[in-house]
Amino acid sequence: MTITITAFERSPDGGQGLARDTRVRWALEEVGQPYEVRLVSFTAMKEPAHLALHPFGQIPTFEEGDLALFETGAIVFHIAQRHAGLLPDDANARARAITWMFAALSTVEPPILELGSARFLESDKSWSAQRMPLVKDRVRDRLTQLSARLGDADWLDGPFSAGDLMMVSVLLRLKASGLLDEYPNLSAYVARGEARPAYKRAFEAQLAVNKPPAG
Ligand SMILES: N[C@@H](CCC(=O)N[C@@H](CSCc1ccc([N+](=O)[O-])cc1)C(=O)NCC(=O)O)C(=O)O
Repeated sequence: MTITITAFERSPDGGQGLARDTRVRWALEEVGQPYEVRLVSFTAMKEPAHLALHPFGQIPTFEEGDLALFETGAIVFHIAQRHAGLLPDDANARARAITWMFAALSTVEPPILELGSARFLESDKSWSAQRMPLVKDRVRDRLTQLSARLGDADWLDGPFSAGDLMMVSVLLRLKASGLLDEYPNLSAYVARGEARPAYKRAFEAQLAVNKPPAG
């Protein structure tokens, strides 16, 4: 059955791959599943047809037959459950890989999202300069712990898994901040993720939609 995901008609990042459809594209490419993309405008995302798919009026969504999903973590987990290539067969290794998916979304990403909000939504506030160091240090706390756990390993727990796909995707949001450069092994980890052919195909596909018009 055809898989259809939704993505921004035009992502605010101009195709840097930071919008969350890139994570789903990447997962589908890793398991070799073809997919269609329905592009939605900011207006359409808040209209009944899309809200029926995504109660919060966001992207991405995932449709396959009469199944409709939202929430990137749930979509990637579903893809990894249904197709080989993103989660180990061994039950304990699989459970650990799923743990890293949750860790990426629930422990590492929140301070990174806070940094995004502080930088793009609060910079004009009188207290912004006072708050920024606190926000950055909360990101550094997690990066320090993650860096220590990763050490010089290629991936977080044995072979590449959906846990790494999610963690690399979360860390990619930090590239512009410079914070990742403070952790050479995490920078190298992210670069390994970006070097994967499946990631490159996912990135190029979303760039083709979003690349600013020439000239
Ligand atoms: N928890 C949900 C969050 C989904 C989400 O945040 N979707 C965003 C796009 S990805 C987040 C995002 C947006 C833009 C950039 N960017 O750099 O331009 C990066 C990431 C969205 O639809 N926003 C529109 C809205 O909420 O009205 C998930 O993981 O799927």
